[in-house]
Amino acid sequence: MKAQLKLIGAPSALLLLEGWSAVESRDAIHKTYIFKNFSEAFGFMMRVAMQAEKLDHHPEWTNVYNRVSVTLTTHDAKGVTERDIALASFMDLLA
Ligand SMILES: C[C@H](O)[C@H](O)[C@H]1CNC2=NC(N)=NC(=O)C2=N1
Repeated sequence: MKAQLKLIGAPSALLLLEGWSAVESRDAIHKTYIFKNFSEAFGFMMRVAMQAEKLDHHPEWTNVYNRVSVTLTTHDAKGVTERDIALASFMDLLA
């Protein structure tokens, strides 16, 4: 297993992040971002999508108008890893 794929788990990850919460049904973290309007929300998603491709790490997310709801977990590790923290930090910087 690659070092970067070491399981960290939601409780430890949440100590490093602001505004995220644990998903109840599995080892994953969740956050809802609210923007001024759809353009701001979708612009955020486009920039995150480019970074997700770069990291080869992809969010589970939905968008309704100005709201972007994100769940992060590492499917290959069946839980929260450093990759999720990296992507969450990137999103928090942009938002
Ligand atoms: C084959 C490909 O690299 C893998 O499926 C990547 C793609 N994006 C991914 N995204 C997430 N969130 N978890 C993964 O385990 C994952 N694996």
